[in-house]
Amino acid sequence: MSITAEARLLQISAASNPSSKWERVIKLEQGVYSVKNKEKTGGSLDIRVPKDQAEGFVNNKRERYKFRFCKVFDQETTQEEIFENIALPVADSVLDGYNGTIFAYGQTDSGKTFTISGGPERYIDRGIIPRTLSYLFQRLDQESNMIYSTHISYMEIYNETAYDLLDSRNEESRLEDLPKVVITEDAEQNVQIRNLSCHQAATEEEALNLFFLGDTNRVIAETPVNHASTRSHCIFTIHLCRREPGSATLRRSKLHLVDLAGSDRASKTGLSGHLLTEAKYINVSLLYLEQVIIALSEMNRTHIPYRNSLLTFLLKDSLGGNCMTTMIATLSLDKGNIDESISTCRYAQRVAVIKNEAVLNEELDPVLLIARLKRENQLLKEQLAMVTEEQRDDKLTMEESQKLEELVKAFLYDPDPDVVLSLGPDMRKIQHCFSLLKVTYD
Ligand SMILES: Nc1ncnc2c1ncn2[C@@H]1O[C@H](COP(=O)(O)OP(=O)(O)OP(=O)(O)O)[C@@H](O)[C@H]1O
Repeated sequence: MSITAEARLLQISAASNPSSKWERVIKLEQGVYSVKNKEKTGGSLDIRVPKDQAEGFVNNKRERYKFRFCKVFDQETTQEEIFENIALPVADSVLDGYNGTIFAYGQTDSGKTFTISGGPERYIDRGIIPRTLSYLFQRLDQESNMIYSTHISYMEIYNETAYDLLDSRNEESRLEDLPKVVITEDAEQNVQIRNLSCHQAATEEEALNLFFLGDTNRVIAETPVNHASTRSHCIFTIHLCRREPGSATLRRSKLHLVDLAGSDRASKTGLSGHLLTEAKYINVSLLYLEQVIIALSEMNRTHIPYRNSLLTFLLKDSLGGNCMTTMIATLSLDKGNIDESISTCRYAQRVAVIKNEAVLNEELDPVLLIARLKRENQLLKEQLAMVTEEQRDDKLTMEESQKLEELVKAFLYDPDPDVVLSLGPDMRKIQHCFSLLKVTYD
């Protein structure tokens, strides 16, 4: 189905943090949808079902549906506004060391891919992925005092099987022939992923190239039977690792940007053959996603059924727990889609009630930690020797003096502010180094 000239698109965000500054009331055409955004109460969407509504299976007895969201974006909203309102706060929290997920849910052709990836024709139509990459690299470049690394992975889940969109064999093989991505859990119940490549991207350009490569591979894999964009879930992940120079504390965080399969496929009746199989898989995975979301919103729930589907298993640490999750529900304003729009809104409202306790992902880099402990150990040994050993009074050899010069040079030019000039308990060496430093600074 393609968008006709009169079709209008509307995007709704059911984000968890209503901080919108703008406030406006828009009466949309057809008198069917009206949108209000208020700074204090957030956004609301009114759907009035016309009495003569014949299409779909909307119950005509009820004529008015009102949904509240953190924000509601009408079809005039630019991609930049969507980025600033939805993705930027999540990107900021990822930079602070928290995990983040943004996913787009909605019926086919309602604008999920447009929102997450962007439109193909104009630069201003860039979606959340390229804008977020650009923002993250800009921020990382500004913080030149931080050491960071970024990695990208891109995966597709089709018929409950996951594939690596960045696998280099993608160009020659069909998606179905590639090794399947396997998701398991370790003893601590952390999700482990096999057969998914994770590529380092040192610059925005490198990261964008990986994004384009994944998208191209997705298109190559499409056949008339497997129109992947509509029938698969796509997960673009940015992995970030940051550390201050000299610090042994690493902050690891990741941002999943998820373009879900068209939700209407799940409810279409009269399908047969492979279409029916696909619909069943989509139906089941979106149903499990919903079940997990509902379970997360219930207080005192001890078991969350993440393992029921690949999607929820993969997003285990990205829906509940240690993550900031934002859902964008996209609606198509075509009159015939009112039933789908209502069902999308209901789904989005259930997602909006999740309250996550986001936890900072800090850990110690074992290599740096060992180096630091060795240094401390050496210092302690030297201090001990200083008070227990006898001092020598013979002259330093030529070799010893040269070695000390090298040590002083290395100390002076090391960018690490915590670097230590370790000389041992020998007072002759300490005095010699002071003389060298005096010469350098005279
Ligand atoms: N906000 C928008 N402004 C302009 N064009 C849009 C907008 N949203 C979507 N479109 C256009 O509508 C068409 C369908 O959008 P898109 O492919 O993003 O839908 P989708 O929900 O991802 O569909 P599918 O489930 O098939 O992947 C595309 O041609 C896209 O460029």
